[in-house]
Amino acid sequence: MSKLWQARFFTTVNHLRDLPRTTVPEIAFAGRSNAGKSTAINILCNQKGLAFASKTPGRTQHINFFSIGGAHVAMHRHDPINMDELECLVADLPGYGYAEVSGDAKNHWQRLLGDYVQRRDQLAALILMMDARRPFTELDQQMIEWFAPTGKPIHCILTKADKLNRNESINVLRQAQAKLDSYVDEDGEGFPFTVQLFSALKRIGIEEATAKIEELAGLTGGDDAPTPDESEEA
Ligand SMILES: Nc1nc2c(ncn2[C@@H]2O[C@H](COP(=O)(O)OP(=O)(O)OP(=O)(O)O)[C@@H](O)[C@H]2O)c(=O)[nH]1
Ligand SMILES: [Mg+2]
Repeated sequence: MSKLWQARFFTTVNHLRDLPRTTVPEIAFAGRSNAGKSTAINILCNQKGLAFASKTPGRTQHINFFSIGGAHVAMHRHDPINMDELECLVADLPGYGYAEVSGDAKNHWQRLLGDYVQRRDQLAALILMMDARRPFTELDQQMIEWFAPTGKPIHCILTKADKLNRNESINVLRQAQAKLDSYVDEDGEGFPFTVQLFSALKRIGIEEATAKIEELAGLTGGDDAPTPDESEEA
């Protein structure tokens, strides 16, 4: 059982000033609207209705935070989170690139997302979700360019891999890694950028993504069903 399975809804944020005043590492899921961010979060956290997933693009318009740690399995889901035991936050970022979003909303998105990924110290890594059939759109590249100067890792997840055959999958993965390797800093040094294939539908890449996220979030100790001692009030 992954620690990600403990995830619980934490808070929704629509302005940077409302970001949680926590110090634990954060892992943020970014990507185009409809890329499959919310679906992937639900699968990785093994909870159907945790992140809102929808057939209507552009549904996730705020930053939704989920907490890992501080909520024992034995507790009722509405019980408060023990903040001393909070280990990590997972952020579901609003999807970008949705054509029908008005100018004002687009600007709001740009500010919220750009500022968050560039300035949030607690942000440990970005999970960049891209449809495997059309990765690295302009806005995806914008996201990479915003985040690269922080020097922190980006793990790209190529979603909906069920839409590709075996050969296409191999090629897409190879091309994506080459694209990521083409990013270099002023000294010609590469960045800690990785990539994998994923399908919620066919359950491809779930273990790989789980291991990577746990590593990036510093969630060591892995398998952690609470012992009877831990789930009782001391
Ligand atoms: N075929 C296939 N469809 C998927 C997969 N993952 C998600 N989808 C579908 O893609 C659509 C969008 O999924 P969401 O998870 O809501 O996408 P999102 O990135 O959260 O979108 P926003 O909230 O708008 O940013 C839904 O209809 C999902 O059912 C997958 O692995 N394979
Ligand atoms: Mg969503």
